[in-house]
Amino acid sequence: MAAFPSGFLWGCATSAYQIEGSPLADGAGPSIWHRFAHTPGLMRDAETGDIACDHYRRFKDDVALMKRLGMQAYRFSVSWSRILPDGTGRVNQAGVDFYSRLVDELRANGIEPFVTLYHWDMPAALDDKGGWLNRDSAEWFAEYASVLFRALDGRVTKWATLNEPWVVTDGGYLFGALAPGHRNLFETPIASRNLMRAHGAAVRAYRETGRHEIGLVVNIEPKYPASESPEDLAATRRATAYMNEQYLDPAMLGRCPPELRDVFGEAWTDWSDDDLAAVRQPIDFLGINYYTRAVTRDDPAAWPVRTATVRQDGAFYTETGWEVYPQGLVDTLVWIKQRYGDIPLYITENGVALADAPVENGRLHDPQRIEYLRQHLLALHQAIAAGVDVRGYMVWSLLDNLEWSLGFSKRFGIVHVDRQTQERTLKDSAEYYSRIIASHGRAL
Ligand SMILES: OC[C@@H]1[C@@H](O)[C@H](O)[C@@H](O)c2[nH]c(CCc3ccccc3)c[n+]21
Repeated sequence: MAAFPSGFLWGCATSAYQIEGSPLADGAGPSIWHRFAHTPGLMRDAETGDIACDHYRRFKDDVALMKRLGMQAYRFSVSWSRILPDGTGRVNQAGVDFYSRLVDELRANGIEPFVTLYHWDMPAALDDKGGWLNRDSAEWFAEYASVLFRALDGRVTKWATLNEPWVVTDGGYLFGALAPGHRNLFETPIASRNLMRAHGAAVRAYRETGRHEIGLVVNIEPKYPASESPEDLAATRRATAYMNEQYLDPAMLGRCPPELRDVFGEAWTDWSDDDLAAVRQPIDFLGINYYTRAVTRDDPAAWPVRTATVRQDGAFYTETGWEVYPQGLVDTLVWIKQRYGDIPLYITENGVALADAPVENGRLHDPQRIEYLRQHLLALHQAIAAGVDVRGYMVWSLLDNLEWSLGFSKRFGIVHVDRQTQERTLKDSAEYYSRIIASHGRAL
């Protein structure tokens, strides 16, 4: 296997609410996920992030674990309500200090911090003011981002504004499976627009003082028509516009996909030229989260996109019900370059939830996760060989963690976490990934 480009960044990814625990420690305010998780009936097994992986207290041990694995970068998110308990205004210095210590610990161990400003956990105090439905959310977010830029920029050199605006709106405002749990077609495009306005406002704020790189992280799920029928081709266009183009087109091209008017119907309002200009801020990279593809057919009853994903005979499906399809990563990266140009890319998430074997004698054998990683890294190498400018790869995830409303039932970690003892145990996939990093991809 030829090596990956020199300077290629090998790392792992997590997010604050999924691993930290201690949600209200040291002056932190509640987030919408703290509120959602403590609302009866919304979380599988009534799980919450109150403890999660106890990373808030164990972060030095977890950094030592990353060092042992040879991680070169660590993508994590900052909990907004630790920094600004009320969402705006008063800064909670103890919250800033936690992330400052984490950044210093990473850098002392030769691991580059890669900070996501927003991984879904808006301060509850701002949700009380309308959250992403309030146009002021762009200014709230820029204020929060600026506090972090002042505190950490220079020690942090790679910033991402948002993690997956599609999931925030589809999960949080349309279908209600995620915080803040709304089910409202009319709210969904409003939240989408304000999320992207917030992205633009934070990028503009960064350009005033920032000296390094800032980008956007999106989930991309390539859509393949189930047949060549006009209905399935149109459905595939709608699905592509709704999930894959809805956020990248404004951010990168300064326009919205026309199919969204069809998807949202009377709930759609065109973006103003001012909003389009405010969102289209030059960025230094795109983060791509890739997990699976969707073979797509027309389904008139499947409100509001009117599409369905067709199960593929003979394919392998993960514990989250996603088809394993590494070719989709190649196709996605080539598509990104073709549609948006040669912007540097990072794979900011890729991984798999499996019905893992139990820990035995300090080991956990997960050959299927090794095979998933191997196949997707081969696909990644193929895309790079095809000329796509991919600069790094972050496996999702370092630790088994809180899979949002699915609780701890889905284990994505390359490191097992014992829910009772918090003991970390390397899975075979962690050893495998460590060898990949050490060999610069040659051991694939
Ligand atoms: O589900 C695994 C991870 C989450 O734990 C992360 O917090 C989140 O960033 C994240 N995003 C995705 C991709 C979302 C997605 C996949 C397939 C289809 C639709 C959406 C998978 N994951």
